[in-house]
Amino acid sequence: MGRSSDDTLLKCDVAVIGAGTAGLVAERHARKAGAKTLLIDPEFRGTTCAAVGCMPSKLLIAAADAAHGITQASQLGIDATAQVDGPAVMKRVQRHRDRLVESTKAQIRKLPDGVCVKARAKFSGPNTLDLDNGQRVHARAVIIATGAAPTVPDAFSGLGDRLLTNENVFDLEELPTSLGVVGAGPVGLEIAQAMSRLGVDVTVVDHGNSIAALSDPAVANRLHDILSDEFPICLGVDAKTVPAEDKVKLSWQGDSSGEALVSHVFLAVGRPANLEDLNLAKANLKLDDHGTPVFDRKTMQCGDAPIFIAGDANHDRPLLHEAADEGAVAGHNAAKWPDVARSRRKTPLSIVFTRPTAASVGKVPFDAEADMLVGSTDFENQGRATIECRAHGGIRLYAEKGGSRLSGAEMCLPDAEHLAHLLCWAIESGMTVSQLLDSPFYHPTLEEGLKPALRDLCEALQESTPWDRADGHIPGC
Ligand SMILES: Cc1cc2nc3c(=O)[nH]c(=O)nc-3n(C[C@H](O)[C@H](O)[C@H](O)COP(=O)(O)OP(=O)(O)OC[C@H]3O[C@@H](n4cnc5c(N)ncnc54)[C@H](O)[C@@H]3O)c2cc1C
Ligand SMILES: NC(=O)c1ccc[n+]([C@@H]2O[C@H](COP(=O)([O-])OP(=O)(O)OC[C@H]3O[C@@H](n4cnc5c(N)ncnc54)[C@H](O)[C@@H]3O)[C@@H](O)[C@H]2O)c1
Repeated sequence: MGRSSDDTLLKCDVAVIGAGTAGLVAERHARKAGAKTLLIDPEFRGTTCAAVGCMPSKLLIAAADAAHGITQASQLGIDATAQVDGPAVMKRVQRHRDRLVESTKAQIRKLPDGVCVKARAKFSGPNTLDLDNGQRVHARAVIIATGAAPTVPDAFSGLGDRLLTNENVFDLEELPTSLGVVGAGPVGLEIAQAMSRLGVDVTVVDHGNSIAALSDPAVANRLHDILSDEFPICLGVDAKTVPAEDKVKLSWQGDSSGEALVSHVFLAVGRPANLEDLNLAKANLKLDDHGTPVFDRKTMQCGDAPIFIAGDANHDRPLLHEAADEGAVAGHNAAKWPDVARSRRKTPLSIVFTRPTAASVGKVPFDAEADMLVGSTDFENQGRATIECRAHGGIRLYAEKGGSRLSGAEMCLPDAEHLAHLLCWAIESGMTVSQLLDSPFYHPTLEEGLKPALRDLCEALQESTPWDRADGHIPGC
């Protein structure tokens, strides 16, 4: 690391702002490409994913799955009652979360001396940063990897510790008695269903008309119907919260109206990128309508500046695997700047861990029938799902008109994460719909449930199915 005669000035090849998943990967790749690096973060808290995101939410869902399994057991002739010990559930969430956070922090401690700088950074020029500890940084290239944070509109402030977001919900010592969830996106729905299955009285409200960030209304409506059997989800409504003694009154108006007295409100109305405090004006970058630097998705470079942006900070695909890949590309290219390389972006894949699980793969149209050819099937009678008392949901497959390859899929069905991966890999390898249909399917599996949708799409594409394969319902299945 270069230190100038001015002790407050740090010099490096690549300065990375933010030590989350994208930033940590970016720093590693920049160093691997030969750069002297600085990694700047005010907290080094061990990533959003481990501390307040993917992992603690899945820990809560794991407990909810266990409780739900017991309540469903009577359908299989097993007599059992679920006794949820809220404090024990939360202690387990926290124990495993803390272990994950600690292992990330241990990796950070192993970074070479002088790489980590504990401070908040903002631009003072395209190559210079001011840090809130009084130091300044001069870098050949800068990577913005500042992530995103939950927004709290004014209308919901003033609730004190009755207001929860993903930043504090996993720190609760006990489960709430009742929960109003504002926002039916991935964050809101995962928490809503987990809490509901753990015995919390949950009400969800959203001002939009879709849920779980699904694009195809047919899939979103299906998921809405299924989840509404477990807890109310009021869409197309404006929500208000007012403190009411030791509770909160949540009221909503619009496509429906109502109110609920809840012990806590969980706010999940979106996670804007952490860009506001970066003084981007000094970086001379072109910004889009949302104030995000315009960048190239294949190089992560912002215009032709020596500045790169990765992870939730660019709000493009705010998912963990994308943050990691974008970090790698940004790190490599920042080190090699101005000699930047173009990467191949992967097929989009997103999974929301509700039950049934929702997933989107590849190109998913907003208006399916108008834009693309569709093949669909539902899972209400799917063999394996029925055996296991979880026959819910359905799948829609998409192909370009005049094409033969699978382009995308959207679904809500049991364990959709696995089918979503298979379909994503099929799209990546350019498989046609009939090649997929002609692949082996074991019996009795959830994968078999895909066959009617593939057949349906083959018909829409006017592709004949192979003569030497069973052409539909297999007797006995
Ligand atoms: C509840 C929840 C559940 C999720 N579940 C999933 C899931 O199941 N699967 C999935 O793929 N994705 C999931 N996500 C999304 C996933 O967590 C994010 O996409 C990912 O963690 C983003 O990583 P990042 O590196 O961009 O940001 P972060 O990990 O948030 O890192 C950003 C860093 O920048 C630092 N920073 C901010 N401003 C400055 C500044 N001015 N100077 C210096 N440092 C700064 C912050 O301190 C932070 O350390 C979930 C998110 C949430 C909230
Ligand atoms: N399983 C996963 O992979 C997973 C899980 C959680 C989060 N994430 C990531 O985090 C990102 C953020 O998720 P999110 O759910 O916080 O945001 P989101 O933007 O996806 O959803 C926010 C929801 O809140 C609603 N909303 C906005 N303002 C509102 C208001 N004032 N009143 C009522 N409703 C309002 C919107 O209509 C929308 O449905 C996602 O895009 C996803 O990439 C992923």
